[in-house]
Amino acid sequence: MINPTNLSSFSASDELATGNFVSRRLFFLKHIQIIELFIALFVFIAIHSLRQKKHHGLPVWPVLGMLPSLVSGLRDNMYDWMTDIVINQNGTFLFKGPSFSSLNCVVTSDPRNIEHLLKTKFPNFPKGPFFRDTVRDLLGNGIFSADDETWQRQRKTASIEFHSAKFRQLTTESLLELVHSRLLPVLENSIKQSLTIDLQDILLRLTFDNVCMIAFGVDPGCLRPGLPEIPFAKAFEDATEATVLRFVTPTCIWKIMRYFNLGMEKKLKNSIKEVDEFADDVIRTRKKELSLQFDNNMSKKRSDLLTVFMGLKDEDGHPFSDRFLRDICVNFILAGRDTSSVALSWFFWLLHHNPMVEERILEEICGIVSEREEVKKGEYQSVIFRPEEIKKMDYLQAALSDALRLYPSVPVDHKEVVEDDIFPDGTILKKGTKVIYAIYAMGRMEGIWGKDCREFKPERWLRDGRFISESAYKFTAFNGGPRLCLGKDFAYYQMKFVAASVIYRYHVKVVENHPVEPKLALTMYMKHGLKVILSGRDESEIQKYLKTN
Ligand code: HEM
Repeated sequence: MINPTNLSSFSASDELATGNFVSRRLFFLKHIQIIELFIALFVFIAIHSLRQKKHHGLPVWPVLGMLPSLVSGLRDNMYDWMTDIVINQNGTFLFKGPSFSSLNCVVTSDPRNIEHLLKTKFPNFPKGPFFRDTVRDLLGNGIFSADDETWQRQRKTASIEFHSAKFRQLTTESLLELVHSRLLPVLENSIKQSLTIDLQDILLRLTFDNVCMIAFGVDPGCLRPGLPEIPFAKAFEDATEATVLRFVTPTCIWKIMRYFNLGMEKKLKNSIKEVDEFADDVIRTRKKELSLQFDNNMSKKRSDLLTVFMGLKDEDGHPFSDRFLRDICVNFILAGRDTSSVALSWFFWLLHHNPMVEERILEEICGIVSEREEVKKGEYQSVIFRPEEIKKMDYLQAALSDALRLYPSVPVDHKEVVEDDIFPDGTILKKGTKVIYAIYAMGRMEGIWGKDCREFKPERWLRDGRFISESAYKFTAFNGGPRLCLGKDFAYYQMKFVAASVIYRYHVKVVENHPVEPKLALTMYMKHGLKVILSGRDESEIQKYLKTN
């Protein structure tokens, strides 16, 4: 028998359960609708964003802009990623960063636009306040970051100095000393001990020592036997790395970090302090030395940049401040410390894959030295190349230029628009726009270099066996216009001298399966260095080419 109380209680709970079930269903349905709505919205946004790819080169997402594509591009070779986009967009595209960032910019690899910004409308495209603000702590008012009169004054003085006979003598003598008393012994030692070496690291040490001799007139000794860690060199490297990080960090964040002395900003502050202490010490010592020279009327004068700028006055007739002298030297070290060494690293890597080019370089070198008396007598090893011999090495210069075309030491560079402008290709530029010129991409564009643009082919630089240079707006590795690299001639001399001295004596073989890819930095380093094994060149190889001449 059914108890009515039970019945009523049964139906009450049943009702409650049914009610719960219905409200749960409603609740669920509501959520399903919301989820469906979100999915539909997402699909709509995704389709809309992806459709923008056709027009803008990359999908444009709400709020994030093109950031997701940039992040995925950063995972692989960022420069190849950028190359594909500019090629698809006929040379120029507008990168839309997230709405909360300062990443919006125009990216171009069109030589007409490059000429417009580097030469025709040069005053309208300075480095700009964003760049200066980001690098100020390390570079101060030095040539690399300055614009207008501050830049012009340094450029003029340094340019006169770079073209003076005394300076040329300093650069050639210091390089000769470094190559013959440091580089070649280090390489020879690696053969004796059957060592694998990181050629990029060794070349970086060489050019750091060299540029410090040119800028400060002091030798830090990075390439001394045992390859010691030099605190100043380490501090300089840390300071540049931390400064580069600022470019990919929102400005307000790194400024807060700097204020509270946190993370990378703490590292930057400490390393700049060490760089400054080194610079202060050199400046103080040099001042003493110069005053002693003046007292003793000594005739032997130094010709490094620091000494030259110490002898000059500013526009008010006062000697330059110690801070300004420090800025000048630090900027030159930055400009010349790693550009030639990374170029040489890519060059040796390309040679490893193109033995025919190496043969032709060797043939050229042997042809040039075969006129020497000691070579005629069979003394090959003692050859020290003379400046006039280096000058004659056209094929080597062509090979280095083609390496720089494919792997420019400065893969991308940047400017800021002062007044509204229009590029020759029709791109509209608003005041304050950042412009990135993609130098790496330019070397890989069929429209600029022809169908074989991705091949390493020194012959493209030769006419009747002589090296012919290209327009700076087509081959932009050394920049162009009024801000053309000041060290270009010296860099070629340096690279040719080092390459010839090594190739004449050694085979350079890259270690099997050594991964080679560019690192994301201001300069195009090899991310994992360049691990190589050297072996001495057989005399018969030299003989072969000497006999034919
Ligand atoms: C393969 C070697 C080199 C390459 C590819 C190279 C490339 C460049 C590039 C692209 C710039 C323009 C940078 C910019 O304005 O953002 C530049 C500027 C400069 N380079 Fe070089 N460089 C090399 C070697 C050197 C060396 C060895 C020195 C000095 C010892 C040097 C001194 C300078 C200076 C002083 C500037 C600034 C010029 C100015 O703003 O007026 N460079 N270089």
